[in-house]
Amino acid sequence: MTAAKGLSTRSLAGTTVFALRLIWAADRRRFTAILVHQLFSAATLSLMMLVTKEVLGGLGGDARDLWPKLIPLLMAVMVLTSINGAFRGLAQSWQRVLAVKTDRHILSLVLRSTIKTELLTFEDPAFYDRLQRAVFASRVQPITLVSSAVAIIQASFSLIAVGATFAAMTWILLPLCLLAPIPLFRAAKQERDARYGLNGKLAENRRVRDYLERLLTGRDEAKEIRAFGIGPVLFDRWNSRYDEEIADTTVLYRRHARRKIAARLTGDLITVAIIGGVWLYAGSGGIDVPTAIAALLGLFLLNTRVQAITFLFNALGDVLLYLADLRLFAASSSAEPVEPARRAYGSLSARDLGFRYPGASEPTLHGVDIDLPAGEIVALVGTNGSGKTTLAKVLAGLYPPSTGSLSIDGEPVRDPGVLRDRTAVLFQDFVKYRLTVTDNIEFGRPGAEDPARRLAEAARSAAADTIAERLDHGYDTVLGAEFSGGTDLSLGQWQRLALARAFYRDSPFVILDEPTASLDAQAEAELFDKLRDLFKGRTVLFVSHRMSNVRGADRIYTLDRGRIVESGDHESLLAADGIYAKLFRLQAAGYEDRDTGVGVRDPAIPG
Ligand SMILES: Nc1ncnc2c1ncn2[C@@H]1O[C@H](COP(=O)(O)OP(=O)(O)OP(=O)(O)O)[C@@H](O)[C@H]1O
Repeated sequence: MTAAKGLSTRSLAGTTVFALRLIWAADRRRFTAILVHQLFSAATLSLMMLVTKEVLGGLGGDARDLWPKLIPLLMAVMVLTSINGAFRGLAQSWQRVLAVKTDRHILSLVLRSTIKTELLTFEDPAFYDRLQRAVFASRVQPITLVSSAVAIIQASFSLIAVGATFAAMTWILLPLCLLAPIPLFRAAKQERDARYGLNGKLAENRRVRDYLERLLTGRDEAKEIRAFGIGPVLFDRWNSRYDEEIADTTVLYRRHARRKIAARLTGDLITVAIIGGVWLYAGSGGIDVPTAIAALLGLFLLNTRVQAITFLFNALGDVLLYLADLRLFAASSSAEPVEPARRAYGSLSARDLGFRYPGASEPTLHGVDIDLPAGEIVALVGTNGSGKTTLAKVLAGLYPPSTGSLSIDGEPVRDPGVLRDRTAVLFQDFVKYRLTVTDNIEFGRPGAEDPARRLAEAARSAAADTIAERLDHGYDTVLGAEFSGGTDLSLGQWQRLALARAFYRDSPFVILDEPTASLDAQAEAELFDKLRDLFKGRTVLFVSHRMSNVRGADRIYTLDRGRIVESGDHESLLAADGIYAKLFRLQAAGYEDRDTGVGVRDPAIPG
């Protein structure tokens, strides 16, 4: 989905309602109080026009005739002005709090929608544009949204009040008054649409810039950027991306400045015509002079209100365009996650499975047939880029297959949520949560029962308990040197925590994608020696480039360019003398002592 060029009147109305509902949902009490305050302001304005008319009408006459009419009006103006003044300060503070609450409300809408978004959607650049616009809407727009919505309501109320009073004095001129702002409104809408179009066009540019900013300021990246001296190169790229944005923005605003000047002059010409109309109308005796003067005062009041509304609508219009994205974004990812029925895990099979990344010209997986019988340890091997991680993600229910089918005990899997619930995945590029040790492990299954027991068992199984014990605050230690009291771990220690997370999940199906890449030789050997015991009764699929770890698996699948080309156990695959045998021999040769010609046994290879 691409960004709309602008908003149609219908969706503008829909989005305005959406915006008002957002504010209403954020804090209805304060919103109502602000509206009531605005009504008071509008009524005051209308009364002041009437006072002007009475005063002018009474000029030159007997002041004693004027008093009885004027006094109640003045009293009413005084009372309303006083109430208004008293509440103005209060209304401003309501508005501030309302803005913060609306901010939270909108951002939570974005975050909740993002949580529900499927993983595959993250591979789609259009999704990022949409997400970025929605986040932008939530980050910078709520304050503008609340203040301009309130100001528009205020300006509209006073416009109606002044307009009604004006019409009561000389209704003939009212339609003309309403014509005056049209050129300004049109110019404002054109500018808004163009600005929105530009933002859509620049979304990718900004994403690249954001990424470069993250690289230049990130803690994890800091070491490599300094070691290679890439900082200036990245900075130049960031700078030229900014130059592009500045050039496009300059062109847009130059064009619209000209349009706005023309619109302003046209509107002013109409106002001059109205003044002429009032003069002629009064000259012909259509209205008396005091009414004409009060009407002209009303005209100026109307004009300033209309200009304020045009300006505010312009500001709100931007917000509305972003909110339209937010609406789309929230709607596009609003499917509630299915709570799958929990039952024991049987055998998982894939038949004729294919998968293509969004936007990729070729599928990454083709015609994959694979069986993962309950309780077996299955290994997946293959060269870099052959599709192992992709297949693991499909089997974990993270990517939907593009073709073919998945089944558990012969029953087709229709809801990937079922797979996700029954699978624990340890990714090759697992996440290092800069939170506590406990969080890092308990995130394996948030809300699980008996967390203390599960935590202790999972940490022990992954040999992460010794890591926690050595930290100052044990399991409560924050793992982020950038946070006060925080510390960091070695990559291998992080990997053990990630493994503990997989144990904590306690799922019948476990996927380990290069689970020992960062472990030392001893830790790796221990894990693979104990793999069967540790995951007893579970089905394990593991991906490894270390052939010595693979040989003990119950069955081994070899992937080559997205296809399964071999399967069997270690002995049968060696005998077949295919890709597996070649990879195995290559690695075994690496362990030979070339000087003596004596083979050094890999410590992880049993027997
Ligand atoms: N998000 C993506 N969009 C498009 N293509 C992708 C994406 N991620 C991976 N690929 C492509 O899919 C192919 C398989 O990648 P995958 O990560 O599954 O390989 P792998 O066998 O796990 O590799 P390795 O051994 O290096 O981890 C690669 O050619 C890669 O370029």
